[in-house]
Amino acid sequence: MSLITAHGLTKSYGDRPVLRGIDLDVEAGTILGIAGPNGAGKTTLVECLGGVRDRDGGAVAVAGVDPARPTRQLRLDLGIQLQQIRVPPMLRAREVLELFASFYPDPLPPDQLLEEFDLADQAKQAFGKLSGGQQQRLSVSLALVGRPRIAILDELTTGLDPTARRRIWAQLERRRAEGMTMLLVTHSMEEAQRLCDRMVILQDGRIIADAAPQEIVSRGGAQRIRFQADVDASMLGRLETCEDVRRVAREGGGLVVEGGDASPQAVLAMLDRMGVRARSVSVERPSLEDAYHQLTTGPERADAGIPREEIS
Ligand SMILES: Nc1ncnc2c1ncn2[C@@H]1O[C@H](COP(=O)(O)OP(=O)(O)OP(=O)(O)O)[C@@H](O)[C@H]1O
Repeated sequence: MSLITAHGLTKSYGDRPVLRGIDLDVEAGTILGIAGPNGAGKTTLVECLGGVRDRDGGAVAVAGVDPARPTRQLRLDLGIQLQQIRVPPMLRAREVLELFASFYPDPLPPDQLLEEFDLADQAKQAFGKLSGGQQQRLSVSLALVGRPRIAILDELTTGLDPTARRRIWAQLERRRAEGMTMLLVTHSMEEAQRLCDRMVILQDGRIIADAAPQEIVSRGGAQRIRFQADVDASMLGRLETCEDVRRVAREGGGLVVEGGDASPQAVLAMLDRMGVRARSVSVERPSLEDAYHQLTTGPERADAGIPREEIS
């Protein structure tokens, strides 16, 4: 069942288009990662989906309701953590949680959240005196205090130390197991790989990839096969024709072949057919970060020709 849908969602600031027709369909229980370069429109997108920013055009439904005209039920269903949190600086951490908890009929106990987000020692600390990372953790817990069905989390682990990040990931994994749907704006490919069932990559206000992280790696990132071998120019040409091979080059006294999932086997089979003995063969698997980089900066950018269907 789709819990969040957007069709042709557009938004401009003045005469600057920032969302240029976003189509999105998010099934209940999904953790959807939203990545993309700075200024791509990620925050604007989740703000429009969360109903905290008006869109210009298109249709949006969250749990069947247009977030631009939210019902009380939608307010209860949605938990939102945005990059900037505005809280009176003198309120103590527990008081902030108690205040937010008072908005909901069945909130989580503030002390449970303080514990889960490693803030128990800061319960009596004024919000303004919490460190950046502590404020960040508190803002994530505020998004979850009402037991929302849907959480929108914008760069939830930016600025957190590695242990705090893992702690937050574990909390989100627990909530995913309970069926929570999440939109996660993130610059961390490690985070996306670990948490997200699906990712969209936004660039210049358009979705340029929409697939499971592993699928994005397979389609966007190149595997690199490195080896030493005595090959002439015509053999190089034959390697270039192998299945899934994108590039063959001489590098550092050896050869490097870049390509998709099928390329290592195809290249090794071709070397065998040509009677070439390859030495020191290694295959480097691409990471999600490689694939992201390739998709957003490489020649395969959508606006340079890759149709979206090919990568989604
Ligand atoms: N309130 C606003 N008024 C005018 N322009 C804005 C406003 N908010 C964002 N923008 C502009 O819209 C574009 C998209 O911003 P947005 O914050 O949605 O991007 P983002 O992908 O979340 O970026 P980042 O990764 O840096 O957080 C940027 O060029 C930004 O300067």
